[in-house]
Amino acid sequence: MANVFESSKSFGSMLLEKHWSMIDVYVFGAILSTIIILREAYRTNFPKVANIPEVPGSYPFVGHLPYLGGRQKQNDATIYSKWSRGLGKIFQMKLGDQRVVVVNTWETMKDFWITNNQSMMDRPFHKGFLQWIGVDISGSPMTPVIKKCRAAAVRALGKPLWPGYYKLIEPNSVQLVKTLYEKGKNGKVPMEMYPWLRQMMLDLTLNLTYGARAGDFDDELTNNLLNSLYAISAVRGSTATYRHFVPFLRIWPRKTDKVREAIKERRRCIDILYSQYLQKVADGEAPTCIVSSLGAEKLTLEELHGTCTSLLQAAPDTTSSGIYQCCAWLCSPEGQSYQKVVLDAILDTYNGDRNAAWNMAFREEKVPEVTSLYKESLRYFSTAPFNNRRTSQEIKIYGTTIPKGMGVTMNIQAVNHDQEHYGPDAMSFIPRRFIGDSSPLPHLSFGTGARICPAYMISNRILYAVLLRLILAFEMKQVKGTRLPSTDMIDFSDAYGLVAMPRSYDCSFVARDELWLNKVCS
Ligand code: HEM
Repeated sequence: MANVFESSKSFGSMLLEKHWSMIDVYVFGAILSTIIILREAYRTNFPKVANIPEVPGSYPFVGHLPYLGGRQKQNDATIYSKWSRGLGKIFQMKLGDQRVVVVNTWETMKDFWITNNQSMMDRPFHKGFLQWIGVDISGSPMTPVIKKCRAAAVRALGKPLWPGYYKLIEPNSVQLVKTLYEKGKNGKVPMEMYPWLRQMMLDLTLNLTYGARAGDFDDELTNNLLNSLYAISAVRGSTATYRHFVPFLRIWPRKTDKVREAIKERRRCIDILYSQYLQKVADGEAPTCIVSSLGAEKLTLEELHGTCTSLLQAAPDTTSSGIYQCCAWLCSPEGQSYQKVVLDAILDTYNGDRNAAWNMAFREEKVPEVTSLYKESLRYFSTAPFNNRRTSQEIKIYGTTIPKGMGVTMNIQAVNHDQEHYGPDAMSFIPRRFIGDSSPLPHLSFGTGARICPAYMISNRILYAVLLRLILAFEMKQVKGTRLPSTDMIDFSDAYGLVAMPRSYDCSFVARDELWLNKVCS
């Protein structure tokens, strides 16, 4: 410090020795500050990439952020699609000081995410966020720690362990059906299903992470945990917060920061869950869950909590939103008639044996009409509308070079609706679209490549099973005079982050056969 002070002092005296007046010093200071401010206003972490058009209308300091983050009441993917209509399949933009390339078609997605998979392993680093959140698989570059945690998550979600989860997910889905039937008074009271779906997914994930079961914790803990997860999801990976992209805004620390409070609250809830787990072990129980695999996975306690919280963070809203939007379409006038088609297909597959179909829902995926329905729903309603990555190696492509460390975003919503790939009916909901199509990449809603969603297989199976059970159990109908479902392929959400949370709607759940339903739910 002394040296800096002394050198600035000698610089000042040097100016005075040269007979600079105070005015000269002020003018010099003003010019210097202007240069620094102008440099900061237009600086980006990488220079403009040749041969890729840049979105016009960038603002000093913030770049294109004012158009994004829900500030125009549209999600970023929708804005990217508008820009892409003028600029082509791929363009570049500025998010504060970060330069990011956006790909908007199936072909460009393939060129980056598949051909250059090995160079697309990292995720953008959200300054002013990641240092608070700790180990976070979804939001971090592929460091050795994240690689280990991701591998542990993939194993925990892998098919060999599913039988262990049936005992939990099966009764939870029964509880869901029972609640819709009882609270909805057999269709007389149109019901909002989302909170019950979310509860079901939270229970499953709490069990597979901390071995927790419903009844281990009270409603307050559940609500606090869910609210903190939601507050974190709303900003993680989104362009809503200027501070994450504009360095000079981070000079001033914030007095109150809702996300940091949510991170603290999430940690408090996790500590309670972990101490409950330790108590069970002390009492001689041996819960099968990720936490008990600490030794086998060679994770530190911090890495273990990071793995568990990453799963807890991602699970409740993603799968619930997928099921919820599919039911939005099913209970609309167009979908109502298709429910009968799927019901007949289920009964045909199980030779008319409803019990067999119900009992096997989670254990096998045998009815192509249900498989095609959930795939089309994930494609059409892209509940994860965009996907952020960062290059882990330089990529030479389209006659230019994307440097290592640059952000690359996939406009999942646009790729999922690409007419060149899906044909002229890409913008229509075609529930039979994937019958007979066993492509490993039916859509991009789980991403693809090295950072593909580690839960994509189990999520598909949960979607399949819950939809099959709902269709066996109920006729689902929208009801005039209540909140109707939003079935537009783009405009179905008022949340503009990484997960497009569907708008609430009410649905009437009328039992197809009350006697049978009471029996399977008893
Ligand atoms: C329908 C349900 C779901 C959808 C649409 C979905 C979508 C996605 C997408 C788009 C990504 C980014 C993939 C990429 O970069 O290529 C992702 C990553 C991730 N998902 Fe999911 N997800 C779902 C369910 C779940 C569930 C149930 C869990 C946890 C049990 C989960 C855990 C994760 C994690 C930990 C990552 C980060 C992976 C990484 O960065 O390496 N997801 N998901």
